[in-house]
Amino acid sequence: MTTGGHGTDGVERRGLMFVLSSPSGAGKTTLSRLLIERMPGLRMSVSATTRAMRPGEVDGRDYLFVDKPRFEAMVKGDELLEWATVFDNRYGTPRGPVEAALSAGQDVLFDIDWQGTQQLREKARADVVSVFILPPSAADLEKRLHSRAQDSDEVIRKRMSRASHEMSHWAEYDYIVINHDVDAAFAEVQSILKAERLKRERRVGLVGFVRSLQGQLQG
Ligand SMILES: Nc1nc2c(ncn2[C@@H]2O[C@H](COP(=O)(O)OP(=O)(O)O)[C@@H](O)[C@H]2O)c(=O)[nH]1
Ligand SMILES: Nc1ncnc2c1ncn2[C@@H]1O[C@H](COP(=O)(O)OP(=O)(O)O)[C@@H](O)[C@H]1O
Repeated sequence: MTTGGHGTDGVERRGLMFVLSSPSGAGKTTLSRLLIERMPGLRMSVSATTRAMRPGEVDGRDYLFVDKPRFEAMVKGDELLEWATVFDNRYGTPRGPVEAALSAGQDVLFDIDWQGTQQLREKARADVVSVFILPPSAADLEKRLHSRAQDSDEVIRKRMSRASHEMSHWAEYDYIVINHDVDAAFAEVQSILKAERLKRERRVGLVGFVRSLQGQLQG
């Protein structure tokens, strides 16, 4: 599904789809923001959602906030690459921006749940790299949900009670990062992305590059 761009070393490679998932509150939004700030060549996929906007969120930056009929129309019109129901709300990935970014040689970062990750994997296994973020403990998870101070106590209780179910999907992911400390977890996630960008299979320009090197040596 990708056509490819150039790596930092000038060798052409296919773009990759970098997925972060975790139980709510484990830190994927924090880590995603750092990745987008600090990793050139990476674009965030902005999901559509029917959930209410939280204080501080911006429409079009954090999510595309849509009503249920609009979401249904996007599903019917095949405008979503994947979609799922989470916490009684619908969430989905608009297809157009992802395909445009990959075609322009960019990598795309997804903050989506395990259901969406499964759907992406079915569509583009070779291009999907998935990371599951775990909290260091249940107490830390609860503290983080409260410290974010953006959800009611009832919503936080719901998110805590779903955490165990969400975590049961950890073994479907390529990498597992435990988010004790933001800087350390960021360094780990960044290392994964850097290494995956160098994978031989997605560096489609290597054959030509090596041939040219050999030509120079024989020259
Ligand atoms: N499948 C899917 N899941 C999504 C999408 N966007 C967000 N999610 C997931 O929906 C869940 C709830 O997200 P949100 O309401 O922002 O709360 P958060 O868990 O605190 O980030 C998280 O697990 C997100 O990863 C999407 O486009 N598709
Ligand atoms: N390693 C960490 N130590 C302490 N607090 C953290 C850590 N990582 C994230 N947080 C805080 O926890 C809260 C939930 O993080 P967030 O990134 O919104 O999680 P998610 O997107 O997975 O729901 C936020 O207030 C965030 O600042």
